[in-house]
Amino acid sequence: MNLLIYKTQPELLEDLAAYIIKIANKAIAEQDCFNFVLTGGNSPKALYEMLATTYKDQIDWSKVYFFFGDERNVMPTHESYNGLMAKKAILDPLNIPESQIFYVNTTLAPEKAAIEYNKAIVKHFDGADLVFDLILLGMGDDAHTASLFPGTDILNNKNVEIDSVFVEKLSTYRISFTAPLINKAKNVAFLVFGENKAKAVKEVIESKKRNTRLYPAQLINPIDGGVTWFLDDAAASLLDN
Ligand SMILES: O=C1O[C@H](COP(=O)(O)O)[C@@H](O)[C@H](O)[C@H]1O
Repeated sequence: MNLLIYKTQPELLEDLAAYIIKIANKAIAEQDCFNFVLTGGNSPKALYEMLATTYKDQIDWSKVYFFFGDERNVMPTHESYNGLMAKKAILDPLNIPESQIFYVNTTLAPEKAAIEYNKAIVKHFDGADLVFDLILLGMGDDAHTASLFPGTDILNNKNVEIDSVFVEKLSTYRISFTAPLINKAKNVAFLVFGENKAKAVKEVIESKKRNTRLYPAQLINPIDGGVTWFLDDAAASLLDN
C-alpha cells in the first residue's frame, strides 16, 4: 500500500492526475487501450475537470474506455447519477464517443441493470480476464467504497462481477463492482478528502483487527496490483505517524 498525504487539495489533484496519466500511457503503449473505472460522489469532480482541461493533451482519449465502479439507482438524468457528473465534468468536454463509455442502465430494475452491466463488461474484455488498468475509488465517512456499504449483502459476494445491493440506511438500491472484481485490478487509487472521513481512514488503514462488515474499504486489497491512497491532511489527521 502506498499512502500519499497532501496539504492542499490542488496539490493532491495534480499528483493524482500525473499518476493517472502515467498509468494510462503505459496501458496504451502495452495494449493499445486504457480501461479506466471512475468513482462517483463529489470528491472526483475537480479531478475530472482538470483531466479534461489542463491535462487533456497528455492522454490519447480515443483509446480510453470509461466504466463506473458503482451507480445510484436513479434515472440517468437525475443529479445523483454518478454517470451524469462524469458526463458533465470529463466525458462531454473531451467529446468521448458513447462507444467508449459504459454507463449503468438504471432505467432497468437494479438486478437486471447489474446483469446487463456485467454482460457489457465481459463482452468488452472479449474472453480475457476482467482486469481493469485503474479503478478510482472514493470512501464515505462510514468506510463504504464503491457501493459496498457496511452490513450489506454484497460484502459476502465472492464473485468477480457487478451486483445490485439494497442499502437499508439509504432505503435504496445501488449497483456496484464487488470487492473481488475491484481486487483484480492492476491499480486501485482511493481519493479521500475531509476531516469527516478521518476516523474511517484510520480504521481502514491502521486498525489491527479487520472488520470488513463495519469497514468495507478494508476489503480492497488487489491480488496482483497496487493500491494508493491519496489523502488530504484533514482525512489523514488521525493516522499515527
Ligand atoms: O455514494 C458514493 O459515495 C462514495 C464517496 O463519495 P464522496 O462524495 O464522499 O467522495 C463514492 O466513492 C461512490 O462512488 C458514490 O456512489
